[in-house]
Amino acid sequence: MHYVSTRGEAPTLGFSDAVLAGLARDGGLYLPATWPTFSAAEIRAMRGLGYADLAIRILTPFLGGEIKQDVFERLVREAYSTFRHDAVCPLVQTGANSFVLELFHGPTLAFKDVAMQLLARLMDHVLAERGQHATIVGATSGDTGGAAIEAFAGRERTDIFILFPHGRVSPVQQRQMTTSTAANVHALSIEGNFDDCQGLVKDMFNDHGFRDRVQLSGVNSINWARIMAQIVYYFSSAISLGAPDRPVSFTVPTGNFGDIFAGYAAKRMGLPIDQLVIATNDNDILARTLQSGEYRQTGVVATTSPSMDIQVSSNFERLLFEASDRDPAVVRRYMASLKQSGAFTIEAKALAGIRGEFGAGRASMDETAATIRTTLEASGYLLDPHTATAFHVASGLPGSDVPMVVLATAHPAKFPAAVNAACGIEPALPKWLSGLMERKEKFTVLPSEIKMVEDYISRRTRAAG
Ligand SMILES: Cc1ncc(COP(=O)(O)O)c(C=O)c1O
Ligand SMILES: N[C@@H](CCOP(=O)(O)O)C(=O)O
Repeated sequence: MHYVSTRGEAPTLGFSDAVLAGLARDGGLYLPATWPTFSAAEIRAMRGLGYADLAIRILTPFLGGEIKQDVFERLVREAYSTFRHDAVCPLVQTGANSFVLELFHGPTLAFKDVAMQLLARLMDHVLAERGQHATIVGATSGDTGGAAIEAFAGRERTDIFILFPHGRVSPVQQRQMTTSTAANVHALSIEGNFDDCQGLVKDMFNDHGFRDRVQLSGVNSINWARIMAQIVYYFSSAISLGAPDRPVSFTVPTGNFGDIFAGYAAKRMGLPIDQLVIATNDNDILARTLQSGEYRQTGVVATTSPSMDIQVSSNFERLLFEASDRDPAVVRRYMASLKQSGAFTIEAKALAGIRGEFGAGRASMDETAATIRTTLEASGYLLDPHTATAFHVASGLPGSDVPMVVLATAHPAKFPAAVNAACGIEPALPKWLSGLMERKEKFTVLPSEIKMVEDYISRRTRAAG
């Protein structure tokens, strides 16, 4: 198995190098050169497997034999033993034909743990085998940062620097990033929004001198292994609802387009997915793009679902590559136009292809709050604001016999103020996190300036050559 860049001007890599690379050297994102596929009979044979066994079955083809099978199996089992639910990602029925896929039973209460727990172990293994050290950078609107810090804290071979937007994450999210006592963890509060943080991370990758000097790696969903690990829960939930003999639909709260792209990948691999529905908050660039065919950046607005306050949706580039028959020249044209004028128009054939695969809708803050309240009243289920955006969008779709699964991407206790304002209940953190808000914080505030951030990192990483 080899990995190719969406922009076609970076070296083709094997699995381990793609995992360490993060962003490709041409600014593109890595994708498998071909999609591994499973036949209906092979998917049927997955019924009854536990989550870790299913993950091993689905992910092994992506490794291209680069990681010994017994080692990979151990890493997967270790990763999912950190989850506090036996099913790892349980499915909960909330209506006649509607389900919520709970992805928040990991250490930091968000879906990011599903991939990050595995990614940290994979990176550690590859670095140890090579005798290397890496500097990890990540941009976060709140959840990726906490999950990454939890997964990488104390690891000998990595230093991790997480950039989060100053004053724009929830207090729980902030504490999850700023209270680690591990020496290899650095939380940077950037004077800007998430898109600024993500822009800084991409600029660092595109500064090849810096990149090579500090041996830069990334843990955002630009890293293929993040998407790869998220494919598994589409299979686990669809299989438990009757796949491959029955199609299943998914509505996904979306920001950086990583989670829903994993659903698209699952479909390419043979999973019978009927609808894949993008749900956004007021930062609705993706819903607008599907409607108009024009991807146009506007300013980010702060909402009650802050982790989705994103207008530069990284993984959409992976979809553009797919929808353009994997022609990197087309992707390069789109990205050049985006850089120059903040917009590009998707070619008619590609747009038709995207519209054929995806639906899209948005939820305002009022609609999100109302959804939290009415869902609680109707079914006793407490949604977090991100999941509520998807619930709202799913409930507005025409009725169908196909089961609809809404991805529950965060635990409501990560956003107690928004949940309380919506329904009068302030969800408590689980017992094992109960001291979090009293712990001492440690973080550095920096302006959104590449040179200052690079300088800060250069002076602290142990990877500098
Ligand atoms: C709680 C939560 N829900 C949804 C999303 C959107 O996921 P993605 O960026 O993969 O589209 C994020 C982060 O982006 C998140 O943290
Ligand atoms: N919502 C995310 C934003 C970063 O997304 P990623 O999936 O690309 O890491 C967050 O919580 O940080």
